[in-house]
Amino acid sequence: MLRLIIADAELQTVPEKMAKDRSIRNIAEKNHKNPAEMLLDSNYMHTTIEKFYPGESNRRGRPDIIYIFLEMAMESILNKNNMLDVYVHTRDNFIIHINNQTKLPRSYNRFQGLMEDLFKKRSIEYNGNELLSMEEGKIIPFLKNLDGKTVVLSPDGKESSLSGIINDNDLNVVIGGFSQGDFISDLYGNFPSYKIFREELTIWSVGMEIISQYERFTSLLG
Ligand SMILES: C[S@@+](CC[C@H](N)C(=O)[O-])C[C@H]1O[C@@H](n2cnc3c(N)ncnc32)[C@H](O)[C@@H]1O
Repeated sequence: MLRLIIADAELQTVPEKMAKDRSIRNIAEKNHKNPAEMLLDSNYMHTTIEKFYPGESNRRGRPDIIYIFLEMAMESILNKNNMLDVYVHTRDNFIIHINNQTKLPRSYNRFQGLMEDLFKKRSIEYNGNELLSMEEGKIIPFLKNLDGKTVVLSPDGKESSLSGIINDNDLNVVIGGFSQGDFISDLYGNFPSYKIFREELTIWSVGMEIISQYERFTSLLG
């Protein structure tokens, strides 16, 4: 089993202190939503994020990158063979598990709605199956509790070939769920970290390379 764990993901609802801001209330009214139940999204809340979190508007509020990563992972051949398990740990220490049978919405708007529902209910079921679940939890104890080898991917890690990292059937690979900055949690102090390419990559292209290498390591694909 390959477990892909997105850590410190910039996935959260609008923080209380921002929810009363006029611009956030306008977006909420237009979309018939409760301001504090909307996902924080820097694509259209950038100025307000900068006002409440100076210097963080390019990092906070990136559900879009999680969406692209999840679309790629859930549709992979590895997942269709029940050999992939995906978790998303958020900056506020929630851990989301995506059941491998989950068919995510194709549209970003519907994905947003699904995540908002998850943050509210902590569980999404369909036909008696739990598709998405969300629990409070910090990433380090969560990772230490998993079976298998755990590695962290980072553009500042030790240079390694993919085959040097993907060499175990029972493997946990951690990818940062942000587009700027570094891990907030102390991952480097607890697990080895590796760089897979000389340049910084997007989380979905890193995820795609890992999945693809694991499919070959396990001879699922030739
Ligand atoms: C866009 S990067 C975040 C950028 C950030 N400056 C950093 O240093 O991690 C998001 C995540 O993708 C993974 N990543 C990106 N480029 C990588 C590379 N060349 N080697 C290994 N992991 C990489 C890491 O897990 C990283 O946390």
